[in-house]
Amino acid sequence: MTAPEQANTAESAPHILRFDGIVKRFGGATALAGASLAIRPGTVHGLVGQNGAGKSTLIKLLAGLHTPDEGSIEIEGRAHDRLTPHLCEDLGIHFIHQDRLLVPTFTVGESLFLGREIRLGKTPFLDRSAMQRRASELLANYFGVDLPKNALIGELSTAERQIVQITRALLHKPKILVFDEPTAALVRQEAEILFRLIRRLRSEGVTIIYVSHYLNEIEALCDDVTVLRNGVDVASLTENEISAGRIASLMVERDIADMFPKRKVELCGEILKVRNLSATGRFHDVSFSLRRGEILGITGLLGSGAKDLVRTLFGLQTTTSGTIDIDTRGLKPCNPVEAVDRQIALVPEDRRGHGVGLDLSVRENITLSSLGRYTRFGFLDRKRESDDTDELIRRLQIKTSGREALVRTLSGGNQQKVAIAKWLSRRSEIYLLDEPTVGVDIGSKVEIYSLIGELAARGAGVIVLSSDLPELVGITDRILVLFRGRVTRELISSQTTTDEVLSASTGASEGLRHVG
Ligand SMILES: Nc1ncnc2c1ncn2[C@@H]1O[C@H](COP(=O)(O)OP(=O)(O)OP(=O)(O)O)[C@@H](O)[C@H]1O
Repeated sequence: MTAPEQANTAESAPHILRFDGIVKRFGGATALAGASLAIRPGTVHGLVGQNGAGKSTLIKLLAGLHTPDEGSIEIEGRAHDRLTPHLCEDLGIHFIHQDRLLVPTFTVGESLFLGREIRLGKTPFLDRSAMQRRASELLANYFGVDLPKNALIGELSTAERQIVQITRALLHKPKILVFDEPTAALVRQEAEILFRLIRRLRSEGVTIIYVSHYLNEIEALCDDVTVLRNGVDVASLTENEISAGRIASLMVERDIADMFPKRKVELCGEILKVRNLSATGRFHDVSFSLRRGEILGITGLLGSGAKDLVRTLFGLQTTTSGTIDIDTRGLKPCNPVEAVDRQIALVPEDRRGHGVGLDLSVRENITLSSLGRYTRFGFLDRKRESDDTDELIRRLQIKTSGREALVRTLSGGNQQKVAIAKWLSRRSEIYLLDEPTVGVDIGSKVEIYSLIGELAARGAGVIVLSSDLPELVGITDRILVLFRGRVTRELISSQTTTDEVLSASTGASEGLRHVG
């Protein structure tokens, strides 16, 4: 195709949404530096980039939560320079976002209709039964479920809350649906249900914008992909140009040769021994041990008890029977303070809620809980504290204007990295890492894996709870699979596959095993 022809095709391509030369600054920081992208109607358009590349800022501009400093946003051929959240909904643009959580004390019914109630004719009265009917139809039709309308949002699982968000959007016949990291907290099976739904919505003509760090999802789902780097679009790929490897190297400007660094570690004595541990209604008769130098994976679907088990090891939940020995002493932590005293560190999954102080600097967050290490004879060794902080900023590629920047000003993924750095800088004996790389870009994932390897090499025992199965198989030595509260499989990571782990965690291999 000659150049003029190419230009013509691009000109005439109908775009439902077009960002052109968008610039957005926050104080001295430039989040977007002239980003452009054009989205074709009825497609799934992937938006990818490293942490801090500008994805959320672009989405927030579309949602009317920020205004661009320069550039234009065109929706269905019309330029909009004053988007507001309400106008956005009127234009048929809806957002499915984990962080923009629904109010936990609202019922399912209230959450579905809040601000968009169906009224009885032209009266101010609400037509509750019409609203309920419509919601039930949508829930049955798209999800095959019936969520009790009086259930409180706070009682629902992440997947169910997402269903409520999507149903709320479907009630208003959306034209554009934006999914921002939708699978981060979903287990594999739930993610599959979401993918089927997205494909179906596309076939019904809905345009989807899909933001994710899971590049294999992007490859499997998207018709077009825009790669952002440092606030500009550096590539747009379509159809057969889209591959996870290609996107990764465009994002980070280098090839990622080996996702999972190889380790050669001598396993030493047992550091943790759990015997016949039970917690009524959560898990039952769990026994396992962890050795120094070992990385043990634990996985299971929501409700399998895997997360409860890890929380129990940190003293956050109580047990009904069984023992936990740490370094051959029978020391069951009864609360997190005791756990920390016993040199156990937990990196929680909800790091933005519990892992970082938003109004503290990057340095304070990283070193506050381990100041003991930097203090000698009552004096704080600032130089060593700063050097260690800078080293972690460099290794984890934390995008910040410097170690003194407030964590609040960092992008979501970079806040996650600070939370991880905080626990990694603390010298503990046992690490419990809950979904350590959720929301983190691919380059930094590799760095986190090698840091985890270093912790084990130093003689710590590491437990990784992860629903990212390639990660689990790639970085651990052994994997325990929980199913309905029991350890149903123990797999040697180097001799297993993600398929085997998946089938064990869904219970698919259970019947076979018992028969055999
Ligand atoms: N309110 C703000 N104040 C100061 N800086 C901000 C603000 N919001 C975003 N930034 C900066 O803009 C840049 C882009 O952030 P953005 O949240 O858009 O990244 P992202 O691509 O969504 O990253 P992630 O994958 O981590 O969510 C970051 O460097 C961030 O620090």
